Parts: sequence; structure tokens; C-alpha cells
Amino acid sequence: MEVRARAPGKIILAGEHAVVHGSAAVAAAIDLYTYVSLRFPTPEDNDEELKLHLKDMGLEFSWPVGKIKETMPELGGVPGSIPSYSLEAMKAIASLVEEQSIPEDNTGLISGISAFLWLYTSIHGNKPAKAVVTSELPLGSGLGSSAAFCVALSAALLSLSSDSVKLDFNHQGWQVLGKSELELVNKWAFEGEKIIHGKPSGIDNTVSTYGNMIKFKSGELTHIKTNMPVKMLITNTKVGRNTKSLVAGVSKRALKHPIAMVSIFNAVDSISNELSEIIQSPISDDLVITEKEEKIAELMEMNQGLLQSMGVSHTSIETVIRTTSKYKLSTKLTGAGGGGCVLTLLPTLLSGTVVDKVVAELVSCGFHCLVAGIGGRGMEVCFNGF
Ligand SMILES: Nc1ncnc2c1ncn2[C@@H]1O[C@H](COP(=O)(O)OP(=O)(O)OP(=O)(O)O)[C@@H](O)[C@H]1O
Ligand SMILES: C[C@@](O)(CCO)CC(=O)[O-]
Ligand SMILES: [Mg+2]
Repeated sequence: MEVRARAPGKIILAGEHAVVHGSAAVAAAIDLYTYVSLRFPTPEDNDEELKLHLKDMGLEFSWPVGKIKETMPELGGVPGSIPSYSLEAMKAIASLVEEQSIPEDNTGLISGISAFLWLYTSIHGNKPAKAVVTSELPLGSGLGSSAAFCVALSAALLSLSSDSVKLDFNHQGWQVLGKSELELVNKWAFEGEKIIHGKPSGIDNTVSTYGNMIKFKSGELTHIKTNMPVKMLITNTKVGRNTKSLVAGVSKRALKHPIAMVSIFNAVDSISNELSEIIQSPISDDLVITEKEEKIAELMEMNQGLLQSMGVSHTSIETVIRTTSKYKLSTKLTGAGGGGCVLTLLPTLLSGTVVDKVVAELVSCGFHCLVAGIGGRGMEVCFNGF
């Protein structure tokens, strides 16, 4: 039996970082996906290994199941109940990861491989299997690659665990899971995100699981219904960074300057609430759209200013802001910042020629630009046709 799961990346329209400290944030799924296929070997295969193939990078890792059992004698294997990780389990996983040869310029993958091992062994114990991962998302760039990885992986793992997820095996093509299954996948993915992010808010795995556009505050999800077309140019500065250390940096600043930082987080909360109201309110004509876009653009600029105060902007992000402001366009970072991707609002009435000029100028600075579909599908699984 083989299953394939896919989960989308995301953009955060407002509220990143502050959401870790209890403020509201607004996020939307994008139509770029991470795919995980999972297969248990048949007895004829005579395969006694757990394998992880990161296809895009041409990397393969494998662990003899005997070695996993020896290193982690207290294995879980109960899909319905999520174990809290013990220091011993994390140490055991670290030793299993250490014995793999991970290329020096790919050490960022250590946290992803650790999340894989933790999720796999917690759900399936020490059963042999092969997982193959591919992704359309740039890794470590603010588009939620870690969450898409954890959601797709959890969905694939739970789909092949006999009783935790109800599926229609005869369904042709991609299928959306039921409400309780989505909740379970989201919970497991959040645990994976903890391994990668340290202290995630849960917004990335939640929007990747459910898709569309959401408001998220203190673990609570509100679905945003909108008929407003929101078009963003995504610019990847290609400056590498990692979410865990950026989140830790903001927490450090919050400890150092608690009163000032609480004011910043409160301001972000108001921005996210206003933004979600604007997006949800009905549209009667083009004039209304233009007014709304102007407000959204201002809120994005205000949010970017506050993110800069939190210490998560970067000179490359400032370069994109300067470049796009020449064309009167508003830009903010998305995700954890420190480099990575930034969003520029593309108003509905903006001419294609202007977009082409901005893109050409950004590309000449060495950045990569893309326009992704916003607010699309969440996590789905497939048993055939792949
Ligand atoms: N397809 C993948 N295969 C293996 N590991 C992955 C994959 N996608 C993400 N990861 C893991 O997640 C890490 C990147 O996570 P990180 O949270 O730093 O960035 P991001 O999720 O892309 O951005 P953000 O959290 O700001 O949205 C990678 O270094 C790797 O460990
Ligand atoms: C920076 C952050 O707010 C968003 C990363 O996409 C972290 C989180 O919420 O987990
Ligand atoms: Mg991440």
C-alpha cells in the first residue's frame, strides 16, 4: 500500500512573530506544495530499513529498523495519542541523525530529518518503510516549507495507520480528509514544527492543513471568507535564515524590553484584526476595491515597521522595499524574515507593464520573483493516479 500526501506553503499577510506572543495574524495558503509518498515494503521486498529520500536534493537516508529499536526502546506507535517528547527520545533521534552523512551545506536539514524520525517512530514504531519527499517550495525562505513538510508527512503517516484516519480508498485523485482527521493531522504536524521551530505558534501548520485564508490567535483558528482578489508579488531575496533562531531572537528582545515589546505586539494585533475585516467586508465596485487595497498597503507598511522594530528585517528586505516604493508599491516581509521572502501588494488596476518593470529591477538585484495563487487548497491525500 502506498499513499501520497501534499500540503501547501503559505504567506503571512500580517502578524508573524507577534502571533507567537499571542497577537492575531492573517495567513493564506499558496499553490506551491510539498509532497510526501509513503510505502511499506511487501514481505517479498525483504527490506528491513526505514528510508527517507529527499528527491530534490538527491539525498537518501536509511536506518536499519533493528538499530531504531535498539536506540529507541520506548517507541510509541499510537497514532491517536501524541506523546510529549522526552529528553531521551530527542537524544536518541539526534544520535540516529548524526550517523547519517549530511552534506555540510545542508546542515539545516538536520531539524527536518529529526522531525521525520520523531513523527515516523511515534506513529509507526520501528516498521520498515520508504518515504519520498519533493517540494515546490524554497526551503527556509518564509513560505512555510517546514510546516508543509510536517503536514504532508503527518497526513501520509496517519493515512497508513490502520484506524486513525478514515479514507475512501476508491476515490480517484486527491481527496480532502474529514474534520476530525484534519484536526489530528494538524496536531501531529504541530509537534513536528516544534522540533524545527522551537516555539511555533501553530499558524503555519494550521493554514497548510486547512488551506484558504485564516486568522489565527492563541491557537484559535478563524476561517476568513472573502471575495476580494488579493494579488501579491513574492520576492525571494535568497538570503538564507532559519525560523528557530529568528523566533528566539524576538523572544530575547521581549524579555529585555517587555513593556515596549508588548506595545508592539498589541499594535500588530490591531493591524491583523483590521486587515482581516477589510478582506472580509463585501465589495460593491472597483472603487471599493481600490480603497481597500490602499488600506491593506498601509497596514502592510505599518506591520513591516513593527517587524523591523522586532529585529527581524534585513538589508536585502530593505532593498526590495526601496525598489518597490519607487513604483508606489507596498512591501513587507513574510514568515520569519531575516532574509527569505517578501510580499508586495499588486493592486487590481496596476498595469502589467509596471509589474514587468518592478520584476526586472528586482531580478537585476539578484532576487527571484514569483506570483503564486493565494487562498487555495489545504492538505490532501491520494491513493492512485500518481
Ligand atoms: N521538503 C523538505 N524536506 C526536508 N526538510 C524540510 C523540507 N522542507 C522544510 N524542511 C525542514 O525545514 C527547515 C526550514 O524551516 P524554517 O521554518 O526555517 O523555514 P520555512 O518554514 O521555509 O520558513 P517560515 O517558517 O518562515 O515560513 C529546513 O531547513 C528543513 O530542516
Ligand atoms: C515567525 C512565525 O510567526 C511565522 C513563521 O512563518 C513563527 C510562528 O508563528 O511559528
Ligand atoms: Mg517554518
